[in-house]
Amino acid sequence: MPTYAATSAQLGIGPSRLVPSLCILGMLAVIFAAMVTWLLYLGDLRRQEEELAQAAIRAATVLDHNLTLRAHSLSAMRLTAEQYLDGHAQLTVNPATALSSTSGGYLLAELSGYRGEELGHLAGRGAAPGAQSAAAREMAMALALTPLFRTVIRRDSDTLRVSYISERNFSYVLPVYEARPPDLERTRRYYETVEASGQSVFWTVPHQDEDSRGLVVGVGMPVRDGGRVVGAVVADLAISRLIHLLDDHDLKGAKLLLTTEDGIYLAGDPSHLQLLGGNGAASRQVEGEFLLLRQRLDAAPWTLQLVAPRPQLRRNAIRQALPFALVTVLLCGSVVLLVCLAHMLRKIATLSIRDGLTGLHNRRFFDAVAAPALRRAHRDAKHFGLILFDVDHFKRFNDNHGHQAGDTALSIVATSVARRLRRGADLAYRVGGEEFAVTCEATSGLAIERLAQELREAVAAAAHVFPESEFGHLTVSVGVAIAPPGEETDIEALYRRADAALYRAKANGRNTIECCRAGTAEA
Ligand SMILES: Nc1nc2c(ncn2[C@@H]2O[C@H](COP(=O)(O)OP(=O)(O)OP(=O)(O)O)[C@@H](O)[C@H]2O)c(=O)[nH]1
Repeated sequence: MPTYAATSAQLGIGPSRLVPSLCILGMLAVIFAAMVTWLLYLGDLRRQEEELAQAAIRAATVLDHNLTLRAHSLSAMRLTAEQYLDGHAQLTVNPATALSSTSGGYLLAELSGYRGEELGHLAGRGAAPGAQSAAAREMAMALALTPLFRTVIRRDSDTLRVSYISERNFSYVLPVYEARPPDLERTRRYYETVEASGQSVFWTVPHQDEDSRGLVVGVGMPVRDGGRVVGAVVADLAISRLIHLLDDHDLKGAKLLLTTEDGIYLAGDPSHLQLLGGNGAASRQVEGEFLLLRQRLDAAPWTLQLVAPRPQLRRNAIRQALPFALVTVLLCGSVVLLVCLAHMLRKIATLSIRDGLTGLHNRRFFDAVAAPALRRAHRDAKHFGLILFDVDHFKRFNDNHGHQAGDTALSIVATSVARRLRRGADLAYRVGGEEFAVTCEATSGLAIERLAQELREAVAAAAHVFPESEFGHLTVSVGVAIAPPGEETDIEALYRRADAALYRAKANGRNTIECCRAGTAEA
């Protein structure tokens, strides 16, 4: 037995499949947004790492450049010193004549022709050298370096002091800001470094400055006299000041550290000292929650290390990816909403032309399409039929079986009628409570009458039990009005004729059809 649901499905207005479709669409959109966001996030992490690596290279280049300038200054001093030593430059003073004895050594006293504060600190151990000695000649050479020493100190704020240290147990230091004489022990150590390195530029092990200006490293260059190393010019650099050269570099929140090649701390943010490795080569590695980038310097045996907190990088990446994720979600949400809206509009449009109980077209749709359909049939020289049918004794059916059963009966009538209509131009409507209509076109009036008869029989064949009816089952009475080609009539007149025919069918005993042909008087 067909039911209302079967009829609705047949007519294409069954229960909506939209909700699961929208859920799947929404899920796909969320998965898509999540995947793209994840890819963007990973891409941005990678980009940040690359930028940090580039920043490390740039910072190392800046330091290298500055340290190379220091080495050039040393070269100028060394050349000047060697010119004096090999006699190409004139010695103008003899400092040995102005040495005053101290315990275990000597100091440079006031030297005529020089104002004391312009001179450096000349001091040595052992007996003061004689005025004509090789040591006095070397001391004079050291004094001759004073203008160069002063230039370097004034130019490079990270250069704390410049000195000449000699194999002959003396040193000459500028500027003279220390109350004490030069540390001859350190002088000795410097000199040993020179001898040990045998290179043109040497770097000392970092040490604490006596005046607490932080870690100091000495960069020096040996001075030769006739090919033999006799001493070295040395500049003491305050490493913490050196690293300030990098202050304006955009390091994206990463901390900068300067270490020796062995990973010994020199300068920079000391909060992550435990991460420092000894590998001096350029490298990139992850240490727990930190990304560590190492870049070896060319000009000094040091390594620049960049320590970037990975949570910070992740936060940056999320900040980059989030707007896209939001836009994607918004776009996907908008698409889902639009689909939803389109479906609802379609449904509203369907509801506005369909009868909610039977799924047939409603009276409004009949009023909209019946007249144009009649005109079209007239134009195409076809017969146009309007078939009205009304359920017999329906009040009795309702009274005996209840309103709900009455509704089911109406659905059965609608299903029977809809199934019988096969041509697209033939349309069925529920035009009143228990009244139905069919509009159709045919090449003859007889074909329309036959269709009306078949519709009546289709309802009867459904044999929906109705004991109180004289037929024992549900039946309909049918009134037919036919407008043959060429007849000028309108839909209202045709309706009245069909209605009159239906009235006659009722009067003739029901479960029958009556036809009102063209020109027949209206009842
Ligand atoms: N269950 C149900 N009943 C309806 C609906 N629309 C109209 N009816 C009922 O249909 C009945 C029509 O009764 P009548 O117009 O007196 O006609 P009838 O009882 O069918 O008698 P005849 O048409 O002369 O055979 C009324 O009782 C209406 O309440 C509906 O949508 N559902």
